[in-house]
Amino acid sequence: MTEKIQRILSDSKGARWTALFIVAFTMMTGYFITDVMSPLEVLLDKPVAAGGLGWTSDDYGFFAGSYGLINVFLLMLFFGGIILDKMGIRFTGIMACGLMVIGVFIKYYGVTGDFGDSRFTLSFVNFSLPMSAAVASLGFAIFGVGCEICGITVSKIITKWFTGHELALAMGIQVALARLGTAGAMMGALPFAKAFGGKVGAPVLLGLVLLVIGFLSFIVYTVMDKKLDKSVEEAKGEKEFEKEKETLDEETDDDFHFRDLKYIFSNPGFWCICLLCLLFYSGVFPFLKFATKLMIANYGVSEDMAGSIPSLIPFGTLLLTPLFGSLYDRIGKGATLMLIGSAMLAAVHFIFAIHILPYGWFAVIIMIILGVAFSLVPSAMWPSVPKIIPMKLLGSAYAIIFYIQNIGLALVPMFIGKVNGADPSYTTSMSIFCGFGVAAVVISLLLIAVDKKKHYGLQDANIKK
Ligand SMILES: C[C@H](N)C(=O)N[C@@H](CCCCN)C(=O)O
Repeated sequence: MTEKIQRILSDSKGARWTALFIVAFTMMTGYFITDVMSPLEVLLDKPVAAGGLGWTSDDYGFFAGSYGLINVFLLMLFFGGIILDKMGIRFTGIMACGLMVIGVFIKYYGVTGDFGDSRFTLSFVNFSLPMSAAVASLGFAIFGVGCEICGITVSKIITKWFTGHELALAMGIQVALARLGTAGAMMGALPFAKAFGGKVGAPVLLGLVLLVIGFLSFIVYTVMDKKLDKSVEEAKGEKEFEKEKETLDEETDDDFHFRDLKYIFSNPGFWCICLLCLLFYSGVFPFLKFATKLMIANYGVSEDMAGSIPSLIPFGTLLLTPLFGSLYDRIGKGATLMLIGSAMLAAVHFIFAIHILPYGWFAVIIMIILGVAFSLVPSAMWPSVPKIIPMKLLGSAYAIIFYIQNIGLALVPMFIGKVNGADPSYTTSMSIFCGFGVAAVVISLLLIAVDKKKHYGLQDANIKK
């Protein structure tokens, strides 16, 4: 048995963890860019004459939501999943990294180019943006396609290497490293911009450089991926081994058929996870985009410190996501972890909405609780997908989940930007975020019931003893 187990590369602990850290680094650089502009709203809305870009909160909301625009309206994420299952990990990953780099390049041009007073206007829908916001949004939307496709590719990579091993821990560590990227952006972007004379372009350029390094590290990963496939092929030659590693063998890309997608679409557990993902993430990522200004407006935090408080959310998740992932691996109870996380999300936003204790220290406590919620749900949700969906459809399944999630990531910030313009007290926007939390609780309960009925094993441990 031991002899057989060592026949494929992913059975080597060193190899699979090396693969994980390489691709997690690529994702981390993507996450840095995703949030690098979040703490900069205070610079963006300054008039052009004062060194800002003259964006309104509505313009900023549009920009923040543009991340998901192409993914959602051009169905790019949906196609990305199919490309992943059809063309394989290496091709898709490189394509995704390339898109990210192109997108950030355009975004950088958007925030540094001299556009004067020119505006981008679509008069038939009464839509108008400063040209800088329009160009930056275009770049961010292209980047969003790359980043999301890279996300599903990395999920499939982790499943490929870690199935039957420490799957949830590995996914937890990947997410934790991604959060390090978010935290770095939230904490560092504003001071970095100020160090360069308040120039918004400086942290974006830093992100671009990091992203190129992330791209190079993905290219290094493709070498490992080739080696893993080769070792699987060699092992396949031995009959008795073939059966044992059935799950990994299914990864061969020729096995994907469009007709199999109906297996995904007719799966109730899958739909529960999709909805939960949409609701939960709509209550977190879009909130992060506005949290810095919320700290200044409602908790009296200074401009320089304001980005540090929301950055506690990703920082908190650094340790907790792998911890909860490892708990799920060993003890199970994945669906319960999701329920608890959703309930915490609802409670936190309720507290923000009712404005009690408007002090910085209290905001810190609430952010830490949100950080725990933001560890619980992802650490259990993502490793639960392979329990519901077979490996050969996993790329498409993650893509559909990300697709539905992107509807929230695109529309919620745009909507919240408008809401904050109309109600700067944040009561309305935080009540909306609280509503997402409550709905996530309902879906988590439904998921527990469906799991009981269909025996997906969401409450079971991942590590096979
Ligand atoms: C933004 C992206 N679509 C997303 O949801 N990312 C997740 C991590 C997904 C990892 C799946 N193995 C996140 O929590 O950041």
